[in-house]
Amino acid sequence: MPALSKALLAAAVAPAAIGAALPRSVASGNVGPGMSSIKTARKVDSNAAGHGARAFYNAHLKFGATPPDALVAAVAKGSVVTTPINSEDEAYDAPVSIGTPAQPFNLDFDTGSSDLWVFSSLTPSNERNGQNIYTASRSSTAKQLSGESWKISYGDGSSSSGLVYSDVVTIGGLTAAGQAVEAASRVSQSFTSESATDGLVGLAFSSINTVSPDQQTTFFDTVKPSLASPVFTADLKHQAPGTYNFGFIDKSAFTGSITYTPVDNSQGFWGFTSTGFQVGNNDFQQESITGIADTGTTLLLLPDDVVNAYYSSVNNAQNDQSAGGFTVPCDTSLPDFSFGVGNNGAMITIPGSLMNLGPSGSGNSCFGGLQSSGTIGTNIFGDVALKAAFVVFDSGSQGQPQLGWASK
Ligand SMILES: O=C(c1ccc(-c2ccco2)nc1O)N(Cc1ccccn1)C1CC1
Repeated sequence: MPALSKALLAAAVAPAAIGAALPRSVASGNVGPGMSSIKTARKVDSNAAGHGARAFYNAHLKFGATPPDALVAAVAKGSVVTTPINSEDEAYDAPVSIGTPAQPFNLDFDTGSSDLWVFSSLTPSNERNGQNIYTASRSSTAKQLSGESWKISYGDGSSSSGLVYSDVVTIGGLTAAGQAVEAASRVSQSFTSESATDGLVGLAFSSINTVSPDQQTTFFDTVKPSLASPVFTADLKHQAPGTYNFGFIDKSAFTGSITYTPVDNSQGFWGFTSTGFQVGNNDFQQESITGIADTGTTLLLLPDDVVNAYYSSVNNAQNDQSAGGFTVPCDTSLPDFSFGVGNNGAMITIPGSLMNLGPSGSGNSCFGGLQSSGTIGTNIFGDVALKAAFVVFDSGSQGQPQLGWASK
């Protein structure tokens, strides 16, 4: 047997044995004097199915072999379209199915938080506004996690809380069995009024999931062992459908190369340090700007010196407290804004047209997409920045989590 296929076979056999979902085995029977029974139950990890296939797939790559089509198909990948909820690209929703039979939802994928929560039959009717609701009793695969609850407060002052179930969650053809589904028994006004959004899919690190007393994993962490590669990508667009992919990098979705930069996940976020910024075609300003990649925040929130440098180049821009921040005349063509990523001089450039978020609600001015991160405690590269890039959220195919940035 040629060495290559032997190596592949070895690679295939081992993980399949390790990863196979062993039957629940629980020691039982009478316990005599001096005897003790130890209950051993290996959790049936229905997401384990992919372990062996992924190891076999990677073994092919490792030895430079082309994985057979059947094997490529066996390693999990997912792809889902995400769409702006309004004309200001305020947030982006994507379709998610939960339960058996499937209950459909439009959820906001949020790399700035780590709870998958949905409006539910527990949400008081006066806190609902047409949202789809999750009804666990109508799902044959729903199991309440007894004694567990969740409660989250977001930086914009919004909040929600409730009870916890495990159920089947499918996103873009990728199924997470036994995913923690957080059913809202209350939501704050801003969630009630956003009728297009039925809840959130948290894609930050599971270390900040709020379920108590037993913290739960994000959808990404649940399916990660079965993915061809432990990554997901965000490709958000201005007033057009974009894509979240899980388990693979679509090389047709970006131009040039992907520049990777290390992630600091000590706070549970996709934290990184940008190398500086550039207003229009002015000189690049070297300045370490530490922040997070947050698909759940609309704006680009950066330090005051950066914000002032940008708007001082815009005639009649003003910091209008009645509008809640910097505004520009709506008919002004705005300069591009670029930020540096990685240590090879790479930059992501946000076209000036995307730096205008439309009428500010005060006079005939328009609200700027770049605002001060002020007292937040972190800089936030939200949708205004992310929609100018193809972003790889890599949880550590190289051990260390990293962010990949490419233009498109
Ligand atoms: O909204 C949040 C946010 C998300 C999740 C959590 C959290 C606490 C516990 C688990 O998750 N806490 C937040 O605050 N932003 C964005 C933001 C926007 C505006 C002002 C402050 N911040 C977090 C990612 C930075």
